[in-house]
Amino acid sequence: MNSNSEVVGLFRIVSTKKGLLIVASVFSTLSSLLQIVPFFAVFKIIEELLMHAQNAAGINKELIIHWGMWAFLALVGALIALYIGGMCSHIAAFNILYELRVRLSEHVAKVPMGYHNKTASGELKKIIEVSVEKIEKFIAHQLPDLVSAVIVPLSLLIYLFWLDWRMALVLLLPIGIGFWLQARVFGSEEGQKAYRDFQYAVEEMNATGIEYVRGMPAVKVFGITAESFLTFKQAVTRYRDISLNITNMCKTSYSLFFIIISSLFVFAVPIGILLSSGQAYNQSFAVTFILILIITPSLSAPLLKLLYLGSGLREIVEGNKRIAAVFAEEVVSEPTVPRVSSSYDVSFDQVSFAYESKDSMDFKHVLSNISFVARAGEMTALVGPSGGGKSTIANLLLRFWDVKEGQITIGDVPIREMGTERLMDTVSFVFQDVHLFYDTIEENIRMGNTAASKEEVMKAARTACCHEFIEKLEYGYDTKIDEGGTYLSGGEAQRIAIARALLKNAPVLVLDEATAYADAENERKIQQGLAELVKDKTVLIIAHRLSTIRGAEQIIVVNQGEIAERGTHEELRERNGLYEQMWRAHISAARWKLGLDDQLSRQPVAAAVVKEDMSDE
Ligand SMILES: Nc1ncnc2c1ncn2[C@@H]1O[C@H](COP(=O)(O)OP(=O)(O)OP(=O)(O)O)[C@@H](O)[C@H]1O
Repeated sequence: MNSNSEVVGLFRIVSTKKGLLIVASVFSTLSSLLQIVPFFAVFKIIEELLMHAQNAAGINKELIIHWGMWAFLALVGALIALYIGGMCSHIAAFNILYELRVRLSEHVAKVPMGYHNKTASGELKKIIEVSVEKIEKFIAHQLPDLVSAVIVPLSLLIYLFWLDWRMALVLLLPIGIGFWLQARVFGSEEGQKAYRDFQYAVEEMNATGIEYVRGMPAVKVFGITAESFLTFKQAVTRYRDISLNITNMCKTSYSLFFIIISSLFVFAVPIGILLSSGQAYNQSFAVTFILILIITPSLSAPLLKLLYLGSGLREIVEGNKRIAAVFAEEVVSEPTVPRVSSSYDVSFDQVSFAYESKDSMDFKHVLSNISFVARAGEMTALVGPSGGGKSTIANLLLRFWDVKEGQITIGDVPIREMGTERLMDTVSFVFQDVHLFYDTIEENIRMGNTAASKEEVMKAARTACCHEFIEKLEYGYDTKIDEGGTYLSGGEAQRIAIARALLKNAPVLVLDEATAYADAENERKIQQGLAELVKDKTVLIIAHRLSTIRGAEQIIVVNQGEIAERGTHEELRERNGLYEQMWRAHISAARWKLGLDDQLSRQPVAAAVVKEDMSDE
């Protein structure tokens, strides 16, 4: 995408509030023009004083009061016009900002997870917050200013040509030189690249800054060797170097531009003297000369503003490029007529899958020929070594990524043909990394079913074994959860997420390490609750703790992206394969954790749990 199409894209966004923006620009220009009127009034007063320099008694006092009144009225008018223009541009800007943010957020929620894989969350946050905010600044402040900064000097120049074309030509020359100096830097390939680098450096600093704050525990433990600290430090250094490089590149042209444009009257003085010398005293030229000297500062001000507006425009063109890139990301395809499934067996048929790498140049093969059926009313467990592909299987069921080989169906309907909304209604998911929203505990649970009553919320909480601890909190169900649930333990947050999923009561339930943080007693209770609830549901459960899934109707062992074994707990143990190895490792880890050999008699409760685990060892 070239910078022209970005400017076009920007103006397309802006054009949705065309009417308001035209009114804003007209009033902003009117305000700037009215601000020149007092200079003209002063000139008229000086002219009157000069005409009667030898005879003060002849001065027309009424004329002086008349122009004084005009100056005053023009200033009041300028203020009113500025107010109206500002109001219109702000109303337009905040409406555009709102629409843009909503459209961006909706779009981001529809793109496949692969996009989020490639894009750091800090980068996306910067686009949604900073780049969009810059558009507000541009529309509310810079666009009306830009229009007036072009129209006012143009009008003044036309007026100057009308007053005295020779003087006007002389003033045009330094203006031309000043802009040529600027264009030489910012129009050059090198200048544009420097500016692009600067934008990327800001973005990188933002993204790594967020990672740095998130990775604070690692930074504290590993100090300056922590990865997030080093990358953030490098990003800050890069930002400094690029900023210094840009400052270096612009310093001469910027200083010259500033000096030339702010001292336009310096160019007017010698030519004025030259034109008046050698002639008999020409009062009319002298008066014009004074008027030109009075007007030139009004010419300089908007021209200087143009420089500042130019850099603002460059910034938002870059920001707009990023917004356009987000909109250009393809969303998950939706069927024209979503199909409805009447049964809820989940089946994977010859599914293979590879993650795209960050630069989209490479693929990481994760799953090969995965086929299984998870039947409704049964619990199907996915187990296997870490990194084997269990979570990927679960994520594919939610269409976080679309599979390119093989097919996933619910009932007899391929998930692609269900439509995202229906799919999300059909599947409940408890993720490995629980995310709670900045809201009350009650509302966090209710997200599973917004129509649920408080009693239903509490029932789900009881089943997920979180009712008790919620009741103990000072504000109970009204407790606000801080960002990311930081005031809850991992286990507590996870149980709230389970309650949310239970409340949703969808026919397919996926639990990815959902009870990983729960202690033995709570896990047992959650299991009991789930057993009751999942009777008629298709349950897909991923667990490291094998005791959790021992009762599953089907256990699928996933290893290195393939199904290594499948069967019930008993069948798999009999096979004496990978599952049996994992089971033995699980038991000995439990022994080791509890010091079973020498502490059995002193740990009656814990020992009972492990004993049960090992009952068929
Ligand atoms: N978003 C991703 N982008 C790229 N690669 C990924 C992504 N998620 C997982 N992987 C890779 O895919 C492979 C399978 O990961 P997955 O999380 O599915 O395994 P798992 O069996 O669930 O592991 P664990 O039990 O440790 O959670 C791993 O090698 C992992 O590095």
